[in-house]
Amino acid sequence: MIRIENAGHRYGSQHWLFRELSVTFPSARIAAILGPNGCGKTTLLRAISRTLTLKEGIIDIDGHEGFVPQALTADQSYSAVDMVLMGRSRYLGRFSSPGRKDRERAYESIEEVGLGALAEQRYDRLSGGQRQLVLLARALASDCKVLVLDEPASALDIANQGVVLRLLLRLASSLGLTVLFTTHHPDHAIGIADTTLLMQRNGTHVCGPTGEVLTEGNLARMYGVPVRRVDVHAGEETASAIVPLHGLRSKAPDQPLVP
Ligand SMILES: Nc1ncnc2c1ncn2[C@@H]1O[C@H](COP(=O)(O)OP(=O)(O)OP(=O)(O)O)[C@@H](O)[C@H]1O
Repeated sequence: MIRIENAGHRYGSQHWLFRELSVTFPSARIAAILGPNGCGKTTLLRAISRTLTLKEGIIDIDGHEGFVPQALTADQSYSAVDMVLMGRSRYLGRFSSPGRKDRERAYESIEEVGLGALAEQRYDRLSGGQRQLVLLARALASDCKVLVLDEPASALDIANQGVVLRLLLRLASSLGLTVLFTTHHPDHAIGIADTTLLMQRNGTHVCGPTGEVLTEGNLARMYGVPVRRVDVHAGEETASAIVPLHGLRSKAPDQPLVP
């Protein structure tokens, strides 16, 4: 569970990015955060992962948290699996090195994200998407209870986007992890998130069940671009896509978001 109460933040004396933000993301469920560039999504995640102190409010998390940043540079001596092993650091004593169990867990995690064959490659020579998967494996290796990911699919091709979305689903439903991710892909939130938080550039927000929050109207108002939701049925299942009508742009009305 992640409980955010009356959260507010601004950098220095700049405008408040968000204020009076109170939401609870329940345990063993998936939640998504969407919002335009610069509205404060990463700032909120940094507060949740304790790398930033909010100007206002409190954040409570039940259980050890794993944070997956969008990108991370590393010393050229590190291999992919060395990076994943860093996820085990909380299990090591101050002067001890990773043991057999830590290594096994690191290799298992890198296999889970489909990169087993690249485990010994230099991390700084991997592609942007491959590094993103390594950072996810690093969080998995930490055996966290709460997994927080900043745009985990931003550098991934559509096949690997599917790998990550299915993995997140499995982590929540089979292992009971609480998963929270930011995304610019409304389809990803519709596909796997139980709850969605929409953050606006003017500091307001809406949070609720994904199907009720990610409506064509809310998305059009939030981005200022008309959109259509297209549902594709395949047997028992439905895949949804949000199609922005860029070519047919008409200024969307500036109305408050409603769930
Ligand atoms: N350390 C900082 N000092 C000053 N301003 C900052 C700092 N970090 C972020 N900002 C500003 O705060 C705003 C929100 O940034 P943030 O990275 O949280 O947005 P975001 O919603 O994650 O954006 P994006 O979708 O583009 O990743 C931006 O205008 C950014 O320039």
